[in-house]
Amino acid sequence: MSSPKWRIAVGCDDAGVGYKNKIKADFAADDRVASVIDVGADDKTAYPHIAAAAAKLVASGECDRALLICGTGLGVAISANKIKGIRAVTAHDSFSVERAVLSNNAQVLCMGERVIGLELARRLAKEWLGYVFDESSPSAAKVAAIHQYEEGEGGLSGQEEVEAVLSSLDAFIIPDFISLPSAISAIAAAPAPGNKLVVGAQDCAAADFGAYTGEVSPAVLKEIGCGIVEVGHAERRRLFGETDGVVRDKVAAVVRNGMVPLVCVGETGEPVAGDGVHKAAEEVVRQVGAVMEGLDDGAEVVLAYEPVWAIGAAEPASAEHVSGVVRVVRESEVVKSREGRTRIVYGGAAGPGLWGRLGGEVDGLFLGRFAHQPEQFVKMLYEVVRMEFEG
Ligand SMILES: O=C[C@H](O)COP(=O)(O)O
Repeated sequence: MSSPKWRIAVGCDDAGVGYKNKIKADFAADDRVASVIDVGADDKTAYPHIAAAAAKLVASGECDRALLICGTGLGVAISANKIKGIRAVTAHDSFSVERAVLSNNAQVLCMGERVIGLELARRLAKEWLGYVFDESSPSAAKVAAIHQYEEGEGGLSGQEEVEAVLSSLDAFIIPDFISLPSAISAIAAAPAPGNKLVVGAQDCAAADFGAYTGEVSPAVLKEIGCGIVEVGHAERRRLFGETDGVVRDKVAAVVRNGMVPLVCVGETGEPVAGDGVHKAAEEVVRQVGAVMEGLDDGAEVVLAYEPVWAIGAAEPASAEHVSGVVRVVRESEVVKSREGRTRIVYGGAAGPGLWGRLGGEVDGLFLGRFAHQPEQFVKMLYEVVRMEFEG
């Protein structure tokens, strides 16, 4: 890897002018330095303004790093750290300078002219240029955690606002049947907004009562507190031979029992180059039409669009594909003519980062593997929340 050429901002208050000028000259003569911007032109300016000006150059990307000098190196560090995205440290020894970069990815080094000798300060500044943070090191996750705290987990201005937006989201979990009662109790006992999480089932019988050994009645699911029931997942269709007709009857059973059906639909073939969106949309609209026959026009439904080839895959379908198919489904007569609320969510390797790429065409995500990892699940909730705030 070739060594970076640093663009460096330097600054000081009136207590640090001598060291700053010496080190600035050292930088100018060092071929690891591409440019030096001196923000401390007026040595009467109080240190917070100097530090903030240099830190802003780093935060904006105009500079890669900043070196700040005041009497102790403390005030400038405190001030620079007030700028979002900045990690500024005060360091007066070799080891701390090294770790500031390699462990903490600090972009701003601060020193005190009243604390160390000039030659040591110059040597440390020189060493500092030689360290490059390794994004693949174990330290990267810890630096990312610092960033997350700074962002308030989602770039939002306060916990109350986060909770307000989370409260406005509809989120559901659909565990296996055995776990349902304990999941329902745990969520009911959780503090708000966690207690708003809807719990649902992964399947149900088409009949409420009767001799259907092994089946789970939708009436029982309702009784224990389920709010949503998934029907027609690709695996139910493929492994258990469920046809559109079976799915239609189960949808009707879910609605009859006062719950929301989460109806899985998606093209079954391999991804098609060229005309993929058109072909997929045609198949999905047909599936939707078939199951809608069992659905009261005013009933709420959530359609989970999952291209079968994307389920369990390494990557989700492209944003273009998802948006294209969802748009056609939304505009189809069978959906457009409904009175009941119809939302379309996307599933199939849906994970962090996808929400932002989908460009607002879908109403939500239907998570598989990523929902098994609590921290990933929370991360995705915050992605949605952040977009609510930032539009
Ligand atoms: O039920 C979940 C979906 O089929 C998607 O699973 P996945 O996100 O692991 O691909």
